[in-house]
Amino acid sequence: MPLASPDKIVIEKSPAYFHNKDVPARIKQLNSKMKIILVVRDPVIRAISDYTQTLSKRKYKVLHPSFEKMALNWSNADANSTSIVNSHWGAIKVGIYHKHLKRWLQHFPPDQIHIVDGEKLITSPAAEVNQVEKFLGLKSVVKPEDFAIDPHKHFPCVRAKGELHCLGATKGRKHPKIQIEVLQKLADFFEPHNLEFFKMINRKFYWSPERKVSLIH
Ligand SMILES: Nc1ncnc2c1ncn2[C@@H]1O[C@H](COP(=O)(O)OS(=O)(=O)O)[C@@H](OP(=O)(O)O)[C@H]1O
Repeated sequence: MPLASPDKIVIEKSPAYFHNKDVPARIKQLNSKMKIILVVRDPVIRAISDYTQTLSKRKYKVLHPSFEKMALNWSNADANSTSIVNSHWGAIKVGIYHKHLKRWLQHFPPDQIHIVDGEKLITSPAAEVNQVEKFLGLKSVVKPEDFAIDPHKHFPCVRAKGELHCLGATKGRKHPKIQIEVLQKLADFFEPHNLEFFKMINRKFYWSPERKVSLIH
């Protein structure tokens, strides 16, 4: 972590921290008062985003198995009633949020972990950022008018000094179109895990399959 003066807050982020088994203990060792911010989104969309990112880094994209093949068991990937979700695939495993959060809660008290609904961060960014300001003990300065929607990617961008700052080319990539039966299978797979997660955090996020399908297609 870089050094900072007492009136500054340093934020460090990586999606990999959440699911790496060694990280909570190491962060606690570094600073047991560390405030943790976890951004979660619908795990089905997260898996597709993860796959899209991996694919974008491959040289020979056509040789790469489809999302459907990866998400369902390899030999039986036709979304029929007997094919089951491949819960060993990293893109799926990371989305079982309660399993990872449980580990963090063994090292940090719940009030030291703030959860951001990643879906709401897209639709109502100011409201989500205002909660983060409160969690960090900062004066609330962010307003809805500080954001504008990117007309091409349909994600929020930050308005600062009259200019629009959007996230770079590697964020908001176009996702592949996924068979609706596979989306449904994944939604069914994640449902009990999401419920377990909501119970753990005593909050509920509205990640409905209908919205998911309309967002993806
Ligand atoms: N404002 C805004 N602009 C662009 N993208 C946005 C925004 N808010 C959330 N997102 C979603 O963030 C996804 C990338 O998340 P991360 O930055 O954590 O991923 S990573 O660090 O690259 O692994 C990225 O995933 P993809 O859509 O799959 O690219 C976006 O869906």
